[in-house]
Amino acid sequence: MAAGGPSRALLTRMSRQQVAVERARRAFLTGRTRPLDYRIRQLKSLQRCLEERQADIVTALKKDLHKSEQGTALFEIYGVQGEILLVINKLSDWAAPRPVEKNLLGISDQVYIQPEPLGVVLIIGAWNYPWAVTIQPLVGAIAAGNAAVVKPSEVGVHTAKVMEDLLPLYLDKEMYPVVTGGVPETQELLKQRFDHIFYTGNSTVGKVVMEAASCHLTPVTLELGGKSPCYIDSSCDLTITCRRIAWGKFSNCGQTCIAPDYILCDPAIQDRVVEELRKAVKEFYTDDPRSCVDYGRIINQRHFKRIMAMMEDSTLAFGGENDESQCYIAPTVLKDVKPGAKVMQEEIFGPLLPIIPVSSVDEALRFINEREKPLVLYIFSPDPKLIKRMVAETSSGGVLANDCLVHFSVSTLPFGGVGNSGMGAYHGKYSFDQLSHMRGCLIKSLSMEGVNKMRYPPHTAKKMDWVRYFLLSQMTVSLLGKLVLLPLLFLIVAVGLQRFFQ
Ligand SMILES: NC(=O)c1ccc[n+]([C@@H]2O[C@H](COP(=O)([O-])OP(=O)(O)OC[C@H]3O[C@@H](n4cnc5c(N)ncnc54)[C@H](O)[C@@H]3O)[C@@H](O)[C@H]2O)c1
Ligand SMILES: CCCCCCCCCC=O
Repeated sequence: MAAGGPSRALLTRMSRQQVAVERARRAFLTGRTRPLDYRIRQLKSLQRCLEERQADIVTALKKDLHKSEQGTALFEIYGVQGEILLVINKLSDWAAPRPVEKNLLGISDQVYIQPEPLGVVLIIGAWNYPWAVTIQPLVGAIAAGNAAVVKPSEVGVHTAKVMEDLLPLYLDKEMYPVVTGGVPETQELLKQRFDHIFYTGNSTVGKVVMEAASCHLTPVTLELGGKSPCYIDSSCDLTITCRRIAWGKFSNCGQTCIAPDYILCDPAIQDRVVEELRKAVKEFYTDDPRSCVDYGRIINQRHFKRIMAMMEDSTLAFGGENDESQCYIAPTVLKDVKPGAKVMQEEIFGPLLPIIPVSSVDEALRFINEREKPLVLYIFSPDPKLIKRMVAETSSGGVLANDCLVHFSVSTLPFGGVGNSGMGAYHGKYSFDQLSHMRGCLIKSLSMEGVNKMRYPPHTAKKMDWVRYFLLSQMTVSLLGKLVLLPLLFLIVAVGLQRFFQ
């Protein structure tokens, strides 16, 4: 390879994916992402893209998923815009050196963490909320000063095209190329060397991504899915509870990573839960969800067939109407569902809501803990003690009590999974940190050599006593700093040590 990058001849023999990654790396190596001004300019331009081209974004999502203009704004655009505004306000704080506590030995040192860009990040997005799960990570990558190759999901055909067309018009196109395509193209991308891979999608492909990343020892963030349980305590106000659950489940036709996958409740309240869910569905989507502008469609016929097959061995409480030609499945509730039923074997990712009767909180806890760790645990209860107990006795990516989905919009909370639901987290400052290297920096002066002598051979007993005292002392300088005597103490220690080891 010639200095300054590959020759024109070599570039013509490289795949489209290789070229994009190579160009992004060369752009990164120019160092132009280092100044914060550059990052802010890119983010402001991305913000303009979202404002000026909202109609294109809405039209594509209408075609892909039958999303309404308001649904697109509420679930996708406002969230990304909010993240951009947050970064613009906070970037100088986040990117600044972060001083850390020092021990007595480091009293005159500078000790801090300097966040630095990782390099070239690959962002592989999913189709269900394509702007939230592809562009929101991009905001983090830009903020942290990385180059990023953006791979939108090919499953959301129209949105992938809009991203491919629009992003280069607003962003530095060498630094942030969009590479479209399906599985072969993604696999070709995964052969390239990246400094981080940020993948959103299902857990099976998550393993493929992690395996590919291991070839280059590339760190990964995996934003996956799974079956998120929703426990309803019998003492809940069921009207409010079921309205919130119906919103969380049937928004985007159930194709939401954090949708409540199934309900666990006492058999005694099951019929009332069904009735309240039915009322909420009617309130949101009318008697005829098919003609309601706010009710979505299944992304494609493959997923339509997959979801329809899940209903087969369970009892329908209501819903179930469908139309394959339109990829339409009505909001559907299944009752008295057995743990062995088809709908309980994998993440539903569609508008089916099974109810599994459990006779106690203990049984609910056992049910949850016997399965993979979910992306979110939903608990509906007016009892704070019960909520705390369930939080303490389970594990999940996140917990949301008495509501659905909204934790996604709280930028001060890390969003991500654990175990089978993923690794790593993002949103707000967590995105910046996730896509930065936290470089530990210790800057010493060349003076005070007397102090250092205690660690140099010969290791006399006296020196070792001092070393042990300093290394095992838990006293930190920030704690000492609160003492008025700090300067005096510093002087005594420094002079004493200098003398002692001369
Ligand atoms: N945790 C989150 O933030 C989050 C958000 C959205 C979706 N999800 C999860 O994503 C899943 C739905 O998305 P999906 O997986 O159907 O999306 P998808 O089919 O769009 O796949 C995601 C990406 O992986 C790529 N891909 C697919 N198969 C591949 C293969 N064999 N090798 C390499 N790359 C491949 C695709 O090109 C795409 O860009 C659900 O499980 C959902 O819970 C998670
Ligand atoms: C106002 C609530 C916003 C919720 C957005 C949900 C996005 C989920 C992404 C995963 O599928």
